[in-house]
Formats: sequence, C-alpha cells, structure tokens
Amino acid sequence: MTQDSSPIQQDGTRPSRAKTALQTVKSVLPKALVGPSEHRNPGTALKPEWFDTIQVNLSAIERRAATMGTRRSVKKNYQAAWLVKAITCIDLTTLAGDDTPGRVHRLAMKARRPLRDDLVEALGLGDAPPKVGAVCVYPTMVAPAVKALRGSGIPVASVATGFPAGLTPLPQRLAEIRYAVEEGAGEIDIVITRAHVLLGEWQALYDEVAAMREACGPAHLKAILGTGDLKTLRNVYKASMVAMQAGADFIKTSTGKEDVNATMPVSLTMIRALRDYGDLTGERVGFKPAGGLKTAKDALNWLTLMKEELGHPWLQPDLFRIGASSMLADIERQLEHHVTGQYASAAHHAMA
Ligand SMILES: O=C[C@H](O)COP(=O)(O)O
Repeated sequence: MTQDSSPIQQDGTRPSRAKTALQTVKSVLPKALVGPSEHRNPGTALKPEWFDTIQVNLSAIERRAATMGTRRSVKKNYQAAWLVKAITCIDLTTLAGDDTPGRVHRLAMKARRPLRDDLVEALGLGDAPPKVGAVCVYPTMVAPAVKALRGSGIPVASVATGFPAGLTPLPQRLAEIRYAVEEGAGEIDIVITRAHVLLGEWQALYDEVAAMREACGPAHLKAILGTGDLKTLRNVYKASMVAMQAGADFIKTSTGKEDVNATMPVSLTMIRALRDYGDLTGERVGFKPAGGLKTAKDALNWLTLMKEELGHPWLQPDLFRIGASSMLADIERQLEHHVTGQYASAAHHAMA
C-alpha cells in the first residue's frame, strides 16, 4: 500500500482514492483523443542531399537516451492520465504463427474496452472510455479483426510485404498489401528491404516504398525499418528520410522479431529525421516504436520522449503509436493500483 497523499478536505477527511482519481485524471487528460488523421504525407522526389552528409553523434545520443526516464517522472494522477493516454496510442498486436480468428476476436474485444469497467468509472472516464489506437495483425487475420471491431472506430493495421524479413519478390509483396486493404485494413505496416540500406541503394529503397504507398491506396503506410538490422544510426537516419520522401505516413522502428528492437538511441535518431523532414517540407509524419516494449514505464518513457523532442502533436494517435503485444496488461495493473492502492497479480490482466 502506498501512503495516501491526497489533500485533506474542509471536513477533515480525505477524499476516497477512487474519487481523487476520478477528478484529476479526467482534468489532466487532453481534451480530444483523436483518431488517425485523414492527412497523408505526400512525400517528395528522392533528395539524397537531405541525408548524404548526415553525421550522427553517437555519444551525445547515448547520453541523452540514458537520461530519458531518470530526469523526469510523472506521478500520481498525472501518471494515471499519461497511462490512459498511452492506451489510446497502442497498436494492440498479435503476430504469432498460431494466431486464430478466435484469438483475434478476443484481442479486438480487449481493444474496445482495454480497461475494466470499474477502473474506467473510478477514473471518471465513463462518458468517453479509452480505446486503443489500432489492432495490428497478419493479413489473413484482417477480416476477423474488422468484423470484431465494426462500429468501434478502431482501425485494423496489417503487417504486409513479407513481414518480418521482407525478402519476398516485390510483385508478391505489393499483392499482399492490396489483399490486406481489400480485406479492410486501414493501415499497412510494410517492411523495407534492409539490404537496400546496407548497400546504400537509396533509389531502390525509394522506389520500393513509393510502389508500396501506391498499393496502399487510401490505407496509411507505416514503414518498418528493422533498425536492429541496419548496423549504424547513420543508416537509421538515412532510411527514415528516404521512407518519408517516398510518402510513408509513419516510420516504425522494428518488427518485434529482430534481435534488437525499439531502443532509445534509435528512437532519438528517427525523431531527429522526423524533425528535419518537417522543417524541410512542413509535413508531420508519425512515429511508432515497436518490439520489446512491455511495461507501463516503457510507455511513460516514450511519451516523455515524444513530448520533449517533438511536442504535443506527437502525443496523439494520429502521429504516435506504440506497437506492443504485451504492454497493456502492465498499464492496466498500474492503473488498478492507482485506483485501489493495491496490485492485482499479473495473471489477473492476462490479455495483451
Ligand atoms: O509491431 C509490433 C511488434 O511486432 C510488437 O512486438 P512485441 O511482440 O515485442 O510487443
């Protein structure tokens, strides 16, 4: 049990923990929890001059990354509000070889009501319960996800293009995108050919992503860079810039299947590319760290990163997503502790 530090009321009593949570979480949550924006990144021609001579100061990035999560921390009601905010930015994911329509249906139900009803009420969110940013699945699982999410406003994201390695021939990769879009996916998480980056084949990378963007039609394209495979932060910066020039609506760190997935140094590097691209074009492109993010603390660290490096617009689900298959359970557990003062066992929040 943590000590109750809520202010004493005029009658000398303290408000109940649930009531304090209700009043303050609601008041510190941003007014609108917007969904995916209609706006698309139009891209540019390939402009190697925007990244050819880029230098990445590794030790400065590592120093900055090391301070993230230690210098600042949000507490109590603010922390609860940030955790609710994080839920709205999660791409709730299942990408396993044994996925079934039944598992996807259960995940979609969780996406609709990511928090237990009593917690939603205690947090004062009964009139606008939080929903996740999207549900992310393999292409053959799009149809059951769409069916289970109908009417919820939650988009279905599909990985495609030979996920996770991306080494299928391009025509098949493009056909996979079209299939997922026809099945009802509103967002497509493509994987790039890492060899194009490792060999400095920028035109080939640009052409590949541009063809994928065209195949997406109205669906938003998230470009997974597979940063754990790219060897250097310079390569991460260059791949980010080329993907955005080719029209990516989001850049995403990882598939979750590489040896190293979302890290702070990689995220800082991609964020610098996002900022530079924004300065050069006036366009806002989204960011999605993914892979290995499992705890409420991870969520808070990445939200802090977005707020400090890019500002408030990147705290909304139209510009920020966290790709995670197993983070929601810890967030729900922390929010339960906030409301009740007690932790439930992890098994209590087993799903996602
Ligand atoms: O795109 C999302 C990732 O595949 C999720 O990775 P994770 O299973 O490590 O959370």
